[in-house]
Amino acid sequence: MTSPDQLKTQLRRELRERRRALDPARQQGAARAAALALPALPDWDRIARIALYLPADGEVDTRDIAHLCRATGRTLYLPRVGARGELHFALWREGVPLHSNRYGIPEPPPSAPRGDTATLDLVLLPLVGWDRRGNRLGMGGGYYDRALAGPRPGLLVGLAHGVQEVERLPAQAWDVRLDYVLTEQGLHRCGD
Ligand SMILES: Nc1nc2c(c(=O)[nH]1)N(C=O)[C@@H](CNc1ccc(C(=O)N[C@@H](CCC(=O)O)C(=O)O)cc1)CN2
Ligand SMILES: Nc1ncnc2c1ncn2[C@@H]1O[C@H](COP(=O)(O)OP(=O)(O)OP(=O)(O)O)[C@@H](O)[C@H]1O
Repeated sequence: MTSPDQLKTQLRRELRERRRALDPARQQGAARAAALALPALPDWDRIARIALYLPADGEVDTRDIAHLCRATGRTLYLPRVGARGELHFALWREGVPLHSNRYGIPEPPPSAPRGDTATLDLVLLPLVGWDRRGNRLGMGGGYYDRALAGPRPGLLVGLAHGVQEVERLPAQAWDVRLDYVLTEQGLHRCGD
């Protein structure tokens, strides 16, 4: 028997390899397509507070999205790993120097105020894997699952490459479901 944890570990390895193997042209295409498709979200015009991430390990690059959001007056947040190993969203002020976290990923400095997760209009999550029902596979730390276990932000949208789709991911009790997945093929609305 393979447990959901074992299955996830195996899938994670495979899908992270696939993600890292994408050439720069595919990566750039995915980033551009994501930025173009984002405004197709319902209520985009009312979305003001957005958490995104800075890419690592072949994740979809969010620079175009960050640029678009800033140019249209949105307030941006980035995930920050706290002292107790919890993830929260910290204000990302333009031009403020970022610090490297324990994984080498840049995050806002300790002085940057925390955003209340429930008041975020949109959280863009980096995905290792995804399925059409909105189940997601992350890096395995459970960071996003724990951060989003309480009152939910307005919309949860995963960013991924098409090659990271799997038929069906094992869902566990704590897994947080996505509303949409955004890939180079456009916006996928999740549902059963
Ligand atoms: N871009 C980005 N930022 C993010 C996340 C993410 O998935 N992507 N996170 C979402 O959770 C948090 C960090 N979580 C992470 C969890 C594991 C690893 C990782 O690379 N682990 C390595 C080995 C561990 C180590 O270096 O100590 C590995 O599994 O190979 C990275 C980030 C916060 N920021
Ligand atoms: N809401 C929660 N409360 C307590 N522990 C949790 C919660 N969510 C996840 N965890 C723990 O985190 C571990 C990793 O979870 P999982 O394999 O679903 O990670 P992931 O979704 O890939 O990671 P991430 O959420 O960082 O992207 C689980 O083994 C679980 O014990």
